Amino acid sequence: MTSVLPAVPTAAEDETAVLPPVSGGSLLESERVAAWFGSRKVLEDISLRMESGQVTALIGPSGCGKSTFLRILNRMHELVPSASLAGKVLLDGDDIYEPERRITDTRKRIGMVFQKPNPFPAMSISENVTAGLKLTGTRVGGSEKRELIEECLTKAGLWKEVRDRLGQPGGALSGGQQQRLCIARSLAVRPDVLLMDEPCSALDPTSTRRIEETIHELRREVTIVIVTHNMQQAARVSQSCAFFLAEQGTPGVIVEAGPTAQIFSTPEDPRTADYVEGRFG
Ligand SMILES: Nc1ncnc2c1ncn2[C@@H]1O[C@H](COP(=O)(O)OP(=O)(O)OP(=O)(O)O)[C@@H](O)[C@H]1O
Repeated sequence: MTSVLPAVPTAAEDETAVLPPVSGGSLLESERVAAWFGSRKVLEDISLRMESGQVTALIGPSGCGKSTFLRILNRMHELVPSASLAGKVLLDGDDIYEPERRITDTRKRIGMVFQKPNPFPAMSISENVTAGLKLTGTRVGGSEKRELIEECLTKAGLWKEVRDRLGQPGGALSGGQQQRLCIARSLAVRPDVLLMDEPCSALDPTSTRRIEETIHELRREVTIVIVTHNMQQAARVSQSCAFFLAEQGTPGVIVEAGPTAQIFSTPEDPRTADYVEGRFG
């Protein structure tokens, strides 16, 4: 079978040619994860390794449980009153659902960027970057704070655009800039993993490209898991891919997971081929 996206080099292909090896981030693993809303089971038997230094893309049709799985990975699923789950989520081998683990510790290590950019609109750009520190109880002094703000905005690919107006409100930035500000805010607590739920779906193509470049750089220090409906984006930014599917009212399962190049060019399951070639979903 030939690739559906011959014109788009995958990140995995780019990588070997241009960039040195990477080692950042932590290993995140799910083991036999299942999830329910009330009595309705929406995920079944989800086992997936999300390697450090890599971007893992979660792909699949609407409603197959990708966002639910992502929210399980940083303990947000349990915020829904009717929600329950089974299985394990291991961060460098430790179960994030162990009773003695504090949720705030987990959220500090596993950050999340949402579909719609959600900066604090009235807070300044600087305050937005450091907002997460207060929530996690991290104290940072004056000059250290300024360095952290510059570092995080640089990593998020926004520093050059905002360095002369750090006191202006975050809400005054463009949508793409706001999303990069949210990425900077996530980075300020120095997470090991960054979860991204369709981070570009509200953005124009130029802003989308800019975020993709940022993702490409960031994976050198954080493990990234991204939900995307955009197959070209999955091919561009990820090194690994997991294809989720919920068939005819059954819970979502992973049909196939593996290196992105393989999922797009030589998938093992015909349903994966049908999906990545745009025949359904
Ligand atoms: N808060 C909730 N309460 C009840 N059911 C929910 C809730 N959130 C999601 N679901 C259901 O769980 C299933 C999985 O939803 P989820 O949003 O995880 O899928 P998805 O693959 O991310 O979809 P999309 O690509 O459209 O965002 C769906 O059937 C959905 O209706």
